[in-house]
Amino acid sequence: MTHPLRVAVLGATGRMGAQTCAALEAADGLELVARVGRGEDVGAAVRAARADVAVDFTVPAATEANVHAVLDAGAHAVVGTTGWDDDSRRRVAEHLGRLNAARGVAEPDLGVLIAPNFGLSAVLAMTFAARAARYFESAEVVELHHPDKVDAPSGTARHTAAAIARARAEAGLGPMPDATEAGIEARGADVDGVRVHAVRLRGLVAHEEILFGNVGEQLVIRQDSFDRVSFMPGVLLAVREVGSRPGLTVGLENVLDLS
Ligand SMILES: NC(=O)C1=CN([C@@H]2O[C@H](COP(=O)(O)OP(=O)(O)OC[C@H]3O[C@@H](n4cnc5c(N)ncnc54)[C@H](O)[C@@H]3O)[C@@H](O)[C@H]2O)C=CC1
Ligand SMILES: O=C(O)C1=N[C@H](C(=O)O)C[C@H](O)C1
Repeated sequence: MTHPLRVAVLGATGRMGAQTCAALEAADGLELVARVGRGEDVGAAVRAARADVAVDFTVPAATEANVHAVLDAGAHAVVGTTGWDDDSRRRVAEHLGRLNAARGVAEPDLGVLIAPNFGLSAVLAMTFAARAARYFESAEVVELHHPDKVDAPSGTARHTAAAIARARAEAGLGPMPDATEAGIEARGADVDGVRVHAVRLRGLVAHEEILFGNVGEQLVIRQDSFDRVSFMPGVLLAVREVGSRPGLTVGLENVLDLS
């Protein structure tokens, strides 16, 4: 009989952390062994709980340090928190490289899976947008969230825009048409040359629209997470998979074989 995977949750009293704890408690083959909150020593908590995997749903300012502490404690990390950039991802990849090179043959290599969004509808929307991007002159992203969200634009919108920009560059497309001369601040954030607009509205949870335009036509891809329960199948999949994916994986699309 295989033992259940031992899982710690960082940010356990937050909106996503609490939902994740509930999902883990209801899941087969997974055991919630630590609820870690703000101000606690993450490494010590993960070690004390003998966690195999730690899930991070904290805040952008804390998430990178948490992941380094989890790795030093010998556990895999699944990360949903936003705020990651090329530099922080590179530092985690280097840390993983050093640790995995030093691990014994009997120990599985450590993995970190960072997913800007665990919702299936969001992962599919991002994937479809990346596929569509090369065929359109114009593309813009609108993300819409609850007003308690601390960062903008959302991690999902950044990931989406970056993928659109990559696809456009690979297809040899130049900058998008935009004649704006005055009021550029009303055109949203510029993420790799793609405009991203952030709406904050009471009643919303997490939503994204990707707009594509050509002369005489438009394509709109939209996804809606109406409830945080929608993120849980993706979180549980990531927890189960991260141990068999050594090194750094960014995006649940890689686990779902959509990339
Ligand atoms: N990848 C995904 O599918 C999703 C990602 N998110 C992201 O997850 C993060 C958390 O979102 P929410 O749960 O809505 O926020 P929240 O504000 O409800 O929860 C954050 C929790 O982290 C705790 N915390 C802060 N610093 C900490 C530290 N150093 N160690 C441990 N705990 C700490 C806070 O006390 C709080 O309980 C955000 O970055 C959000 O954008 C949210 C929803 C889905
Ligand atoms: O803060 C949220 O709520 C969400 N954060 C993530 C993001 O910034 O993309 C994922 C989802 O949009 C919900």
